[in-house]
Amino acid sequence: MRTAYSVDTVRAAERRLMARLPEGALMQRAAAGLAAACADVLGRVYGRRVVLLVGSGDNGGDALYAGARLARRGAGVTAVLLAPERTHAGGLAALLRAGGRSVSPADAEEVVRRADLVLDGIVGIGGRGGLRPDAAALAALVAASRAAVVAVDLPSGVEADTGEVRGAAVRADLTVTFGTHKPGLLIDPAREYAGVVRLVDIGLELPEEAELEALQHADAAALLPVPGVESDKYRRGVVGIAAGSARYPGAAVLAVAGALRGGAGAVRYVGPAGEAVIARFPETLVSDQGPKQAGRVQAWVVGPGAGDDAGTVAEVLDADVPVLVDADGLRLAEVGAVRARTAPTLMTPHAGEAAALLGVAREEVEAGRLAAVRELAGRYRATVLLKGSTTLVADAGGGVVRVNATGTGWLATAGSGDVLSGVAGSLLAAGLSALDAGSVGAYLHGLAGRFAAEGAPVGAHEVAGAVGRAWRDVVRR
Ligand SMILES: NC(=O)C1=CN([C@@H]2O[C@H](COP(=O)(O)OP(=O)(O)OC[C@H]3O[C@@H](n4cnc5c(N)ncnc54)[C@H](O)[C@@H]3O)[C@@H](O)[C@H]2O)[C@@H](O)CC1
Ligand SMILES: [K+]
Repeated sequence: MRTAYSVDTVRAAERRLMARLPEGALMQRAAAGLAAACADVLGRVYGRRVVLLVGSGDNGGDALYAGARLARRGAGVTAVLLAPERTHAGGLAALLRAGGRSVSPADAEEVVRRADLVLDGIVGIGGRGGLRPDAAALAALVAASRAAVVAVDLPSGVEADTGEVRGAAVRADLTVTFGTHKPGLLIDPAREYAGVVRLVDIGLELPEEAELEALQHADAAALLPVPGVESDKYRRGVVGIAAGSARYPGAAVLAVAGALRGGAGAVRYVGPAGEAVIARFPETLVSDQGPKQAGRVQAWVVGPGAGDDAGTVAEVLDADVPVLVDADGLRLAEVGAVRARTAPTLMTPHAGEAAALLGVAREEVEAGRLAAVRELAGRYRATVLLKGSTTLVADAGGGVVRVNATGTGWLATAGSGDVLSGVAGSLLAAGLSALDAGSVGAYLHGLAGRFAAEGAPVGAHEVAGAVGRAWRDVVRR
């Protein structure tokens, strides 16, 4: 599991550790890891031109000590001091002793233009709000330079706890972060600014529960339902798909396509697209009755292509089994009906749908994804999966939020969400919690998208077809 902790938690862990260590030991650990990462980027250190952008806090201190290490190995190191009188004194002295030099921001343009590597030590976890104008001007110079850019702890200008980016921020090729990932490094838009993220262990002892966690292959493999010798199709779980309409039969077919690959033992379909479903997937149990008459299921998926069929949505929400609500179903679901449910509910909006539910602009959701997913989960008292380049899954009661980054931009294609609803609904029927079903579903779906696309446009039915390959990839490694 990859985990991320908030700034408050990191600071508390740092305080506990610093109390036991000699003064400055933590910063030396950070600087050593940072210098090693920079040396890897440079390939050869001797004779290379390194520029440090140094703010007035400890983030600048890290940059200065790392710069001193690179200077001792023969790099030409120049520090641009944003606030000379408030620069980390020990770090600056170390750099000067090692043969480095410092300049004022007025000279920044000239030195950045000639740099092979720029270290962004403007601001780290102490940053508040968008970059101040003098710092923003440095970020603009970095954007115009051809140098490799390494961010210290975080790209300056991104919000560590939320992944928001308010105004100018440094775009890095590599971010070297200390002790733990910060939430912003895993959530867009900030994640995009971070480039590749390298974690340097500085010995922090962190609490059991993180703010954010990202499944890795082994975590997903441990959660995937595997049939035992005693299993039959009913014990593996039956997932009901109440989707599609005369106008949108394809949504039903795609949701069923996902559900057949998501681990349930059988897929039951109710709705007006039965013929289309059975023609494509003869193994589906098709019913022309409403959800209540359709026979027992262990979980429902409702909403993909539902059009205006509020009655079916209400009927499904009334069922005493886990329910996944997607697409049109999100609009049609009464808040009160969702809140009143006792079995788990998993809602799966994309940013536009989430914005409509929250009554805000889509941009607001995209800029503050973590806040949006938590807010929705609280309002509906449901688990919410907010789709996007970094998909977030949050439970209503607070607690850890899951983030998934297996996806690819090629998944932004019509019908892709219908497939995800089928996969995740199937996992719900197989007995996973809403948080697990949502995050494992997103994990498989993202991976399937990559496999199906292989760098080219892809149709949603092909993504469904690649879920099996994603599953095998997850369990084999
Ligand atoms: N505390 C520790 O034990 C360790 C801290 N480390 C480093 O220390 C950093 C945190 O240091 P600090 O707490 O001094 O904070 P920072 O250095 O991250 O930032 C604080 C400084 O940035 C300025 N600033 C804040 N918001 C700004 C904005 N929007 N625009 C421009 N300037 C802004 C403030 O005036 C302040 O001087 C970490 O990110 C990490 O790089 C590492 O050395 C590891 C150990
Ligand atoms: K930084």
